[in-house]
Amino acid sequence: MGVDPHPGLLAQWGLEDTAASLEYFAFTVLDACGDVSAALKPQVALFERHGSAGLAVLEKFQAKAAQQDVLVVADAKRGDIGSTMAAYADAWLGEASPLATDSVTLSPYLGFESLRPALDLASKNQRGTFVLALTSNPEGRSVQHIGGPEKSVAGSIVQAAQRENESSAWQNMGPCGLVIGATVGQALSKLNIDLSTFNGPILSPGYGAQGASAEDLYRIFEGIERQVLVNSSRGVLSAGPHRSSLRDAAQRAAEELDSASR
Ligand SMILES: O=C(O)c1cc(=O)[nH]c(=O)n1[C@@H]1O[C@H](COP(=O)(O)O)[C@@H](O)[C@H]1O
Repeated sequence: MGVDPHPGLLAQWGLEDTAASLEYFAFTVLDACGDVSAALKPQVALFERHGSAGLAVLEKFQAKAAQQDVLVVADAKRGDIGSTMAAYADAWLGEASPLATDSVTLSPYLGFESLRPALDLASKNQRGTFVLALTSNPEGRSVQHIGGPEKSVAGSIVQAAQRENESSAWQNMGPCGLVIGATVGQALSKLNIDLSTFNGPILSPGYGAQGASAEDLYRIFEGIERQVLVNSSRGVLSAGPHRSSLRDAAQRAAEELDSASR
């Protein structure tokens, strides 16, 4: 479940657009839905827009989630040249940083290998990464589909993530996950991307507010459903601010996903 404190959602919850409201929002989601969600995914930009006060809320939120054994995916979409990437890796995946958490989203569009410091640190510190492959936004195609079925950009990211996990010493799934949106339709087959041997987790946003359905998810990820972490943010968060309504909305989404599988 996403923790996306958009200004519009804060207003809908009867809150002002302040850092104090972020704290109320994020902690309400954690209390109401932490134990009925596989993981919570705070959207970092929505905390950053409140500057240091917003980031302080994010740190507190992540610390409390860790105390409650709730897994966190920090949606920071980081990606930079290697030397700078090492600093982003320390921030989100290091041992000393107050922002470090279970996993972080990364953008490979400065080259997959530019992510090396984060990939290595995640593996060393038993944390995870989710690398953008096929994103849920329609504009993503203009970059990610380049190369077509023979040699697509997205396909090369999937292959690189696969190699990364094959070379990892982790048992079962490796530390390098992928982001593949629930709205991508037939893109995997059109681009000849085969996920059947992919040995990492897949984060799939786009379900709910962006229009993808539970059935769409089962069509896209047939055979590898158990690796997919579906995200819904606005679709559930708009049920707030009451804890019971939020929890009901999260559980309804989980049931919808579950029943579509049968
Ligand atoms: O990495 C992400 O989380 C992400 C990747 C992507 O391809 N599409 C996408 O929507 N997201 C994020 O997933 C969330 C989707 O939010 P809703 O559309 O409100 O469910 C937002 O926080 C997005 O930033």
